[in-house]
Amino acid sequence: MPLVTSTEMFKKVYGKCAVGAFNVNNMEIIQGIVDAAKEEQAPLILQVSAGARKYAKHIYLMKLVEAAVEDSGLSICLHLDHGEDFEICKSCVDGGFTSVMIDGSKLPFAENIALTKKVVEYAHAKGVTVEAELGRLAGVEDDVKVSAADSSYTDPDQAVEFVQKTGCDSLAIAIGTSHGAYKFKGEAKLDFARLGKIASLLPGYPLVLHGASTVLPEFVAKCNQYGGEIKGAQGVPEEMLRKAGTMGVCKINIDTDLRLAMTATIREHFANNPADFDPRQYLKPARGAIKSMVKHKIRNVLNCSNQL
Ligand SMILES: O=C(CO)COP(=O)(O)O
Ligand SMILES: O=C[C@H](O)COP(=O)(O)O
Ligand SMILES: [Zn+2]
Ligand SMILES: [Zn+2]
Repeated sequence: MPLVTSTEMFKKVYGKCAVGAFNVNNMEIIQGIVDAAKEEQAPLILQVSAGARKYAKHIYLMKLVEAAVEDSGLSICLHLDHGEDFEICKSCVDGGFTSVMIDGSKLPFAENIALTKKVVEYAHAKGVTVEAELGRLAGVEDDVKVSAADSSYTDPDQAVEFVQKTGCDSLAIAIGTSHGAYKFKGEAKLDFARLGKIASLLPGYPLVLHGASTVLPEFVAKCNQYGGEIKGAQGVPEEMLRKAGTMGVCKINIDTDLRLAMTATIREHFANNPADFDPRQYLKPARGAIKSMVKHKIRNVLNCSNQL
């Protein structure tokens, strides 16, 4: 079973539920996620950011994901998260990824279209799908910090024009989510009316939600209980993600919840086992925590169990 694109996954789930797109940086993270998806028989997207590629190297992540496909028998889509220019997208297309994101969201509209179109032409010629982004999320993306004032929600009419002119296969939209662990100051709010409008103007077209971690309170509490200092963290409530999955959002991006699950578990392990120094002693429970967290998401939030 080779790596697959996201096309069939999105067709299958459209309007019913969403596929989880999980950020991966090392073997334990990949194994935890893949074990969960296998037990749930769920479609799966593993995504690699530019930072992850720098940290672990393209070839290591690529081979680990190929190994996961072979070992699990699952269909997995390997996706570049937030490609910022043509070159990184080309390098991932040439290097065996089955999907890439070109994130031209900080560019003026016409330039975002031109860049996205160029990536679409290159990727489609090689059978690779392309996600693009229109509108700006607040929060932290790699080293780029977007303030709430500089963020702007996706304009529905522009979204239609953008998709028509670029031919991109899916579109990440800004409706109030943001990257990282600090998404809302007061009450969590997403602009569902805007999402509904975009989905009605682009019927059947896959939309993507970035910054969609719930920032699970149990992991934040555990980090803090065992020496962490994560104050005021807040994510997207699970019921909002469930709702988005029925409204045309086909891909829900999750990174922060993986980071928190892993860190909370390792902090707890060291607090309770201060003499341990074999990495397997703390990476094994960390991998297990990722697995059960991802199973919970697939089953109860993404609702995409048994959607292969
Ligand atoms: O959107 C993301 C990756 O592209 C991750 O979002 P979170 O920070 O909410 O996990
Ligand atoms: O959108 C950002 C993802 O959470 C990836 O984060 P990173 O760029 O630090 O790897
Ligand atoms: Zn972006
Ligand atoms: Zn993102």
